[in-house]
Amino acid sequence: MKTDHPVKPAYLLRAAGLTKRFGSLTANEGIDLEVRPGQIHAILGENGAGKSTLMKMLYGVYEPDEGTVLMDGEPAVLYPPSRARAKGIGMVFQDFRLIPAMTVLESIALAVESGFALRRKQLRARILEVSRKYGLAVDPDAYVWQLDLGQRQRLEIVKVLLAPGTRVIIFDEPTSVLVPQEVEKFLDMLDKLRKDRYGILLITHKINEVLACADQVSVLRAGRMVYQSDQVDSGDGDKLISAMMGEKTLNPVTKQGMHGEEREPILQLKDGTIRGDHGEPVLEGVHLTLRKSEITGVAGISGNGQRELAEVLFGLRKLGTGELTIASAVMNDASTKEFMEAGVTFVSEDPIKESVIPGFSILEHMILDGIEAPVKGANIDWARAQKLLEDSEEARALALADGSRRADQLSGGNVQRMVLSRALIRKPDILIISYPSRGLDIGTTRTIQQQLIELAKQGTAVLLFSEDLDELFKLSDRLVVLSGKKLLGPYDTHETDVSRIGERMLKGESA
Ligand SMILES: Nc1ncnc2c1ncn2[C@@H]1O[C@H](COP(=O)(O)OP(=O)(O)OP(=O)(O)O)[C@@H](O)[C@H]1O
Repeated sequence: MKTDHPVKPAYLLRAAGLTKRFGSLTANEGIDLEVRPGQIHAILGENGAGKSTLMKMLYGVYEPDEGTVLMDGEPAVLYPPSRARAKGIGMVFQDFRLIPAMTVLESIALAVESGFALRRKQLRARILEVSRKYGLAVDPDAYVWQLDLGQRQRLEIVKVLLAPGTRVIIFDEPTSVLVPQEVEKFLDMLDKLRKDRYGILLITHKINEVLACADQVSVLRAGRMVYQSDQVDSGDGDKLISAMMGEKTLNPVTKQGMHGEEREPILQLKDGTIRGDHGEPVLEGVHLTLRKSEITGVAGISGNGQRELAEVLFGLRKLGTGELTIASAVMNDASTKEFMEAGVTFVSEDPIKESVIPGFSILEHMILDGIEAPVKGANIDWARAQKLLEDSEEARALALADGSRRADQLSGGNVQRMVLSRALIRKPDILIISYPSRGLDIGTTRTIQQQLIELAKQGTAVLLFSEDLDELFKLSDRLVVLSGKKLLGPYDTHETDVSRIGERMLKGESA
């Protein structure tokens, strides 16, 4: 799939000595980087290493404090983004910046019509052409609110491709929101872009993706460039992991077999119907039992009722019909507050959008979420709260950033660490957790997986939603599958295997 260039192609963009500071923190220091036509340049690094900051300088979101960028042999000023775009740089962000009430066509028109007025009819034709050429299925007349994350991402990519003069495309962790089948299609699309001579910058935490598609790789650690290579070989995985992690080592995830024992049920959903945002049934006849000290994994292609099921189990969505009990108490009409009082904690699939309050520190987020706050007189004792957080095993294991840091200034992976630490510190009776390792680097992924196992050992019933079958098999005692409006299972993890679960995901009960 990769291209061999006997002669190195000329660069599209060459950055030299880029430095960016936020107050006393140096997020990028003296970074050199080249983007070449027809090449995929992967950028690796742990959470907070500075990957997004570097990309945002190249897309003109941040002005570098030092350093230069050359394009077409001349120094190029890329700040603000309108200048970067005018120079042919496009970026597909992690959090899509789309307006829900607009259609796909309107969203694209807004982005590309300024400067050269395309008629709607022409634009529609061009959308369909680009979408066909690169396998980016989008319906121009669908509303943004109707699109799942994969569709929103495709819309963003079409937008970038239709902007006049695009030649460099930056992807910030594009595959973290995609299901496995979509990842394959995404990598095929990257290959087509490469063949059409686009220069690609790809941030990812997935080493196998880098090995599968990258022509060049750069590794950042703590704001500095620690490894660069013009060649990526299939055996380079370990080398890249140690460049990312430095002195640290990658811990294995271990789980002692707990199968065979009947644990005490704590949450039961009987014959439940769960409806979608517009009243349509999403899941029917659902029977689900969560037991103390057990991890129940939920497998399924995204969009099969995962979000709706999780919301019902936390009182964010009303159960249609059926009965939901926690420790024998009927919870059908309970509020979220009552679910929390009953011992349930929920980690949603979109922590940045749903959990971060602009301007608030990590510590304030912890206290607001009900982590017990030490008081001094009538006030919260912030110094002691800070100390408690620093001493918390969970926060330390996940290397949570300093409690005084503003949550809206954290890197994506560090927001995820905050949300996960908060959930673990509570030591809930029941933990409903969606996609815990999304956006986390390899080391932190292993840590959170081990922490979930430890939490279950201490008695918590965990319901784990994940797209990663390996993760589900590694952690779960039982698995259920969401497919064709049904919840199938449970299946004892030791009595089934990846291919049988995969079949059920695709074919439902008939598998
Ligand atoms: N606007 C900002 N203000 C203050 N600090 C910031 C800002 N943006 C980023 N930082 C800090 O700069 C460092 C690098 O963050 P960056 O988002 O570039 O990391 P990253 O490598 O992309 O991480 P992740 O894999 O978690 O997305 C982090 O310590 C982050 O908290």
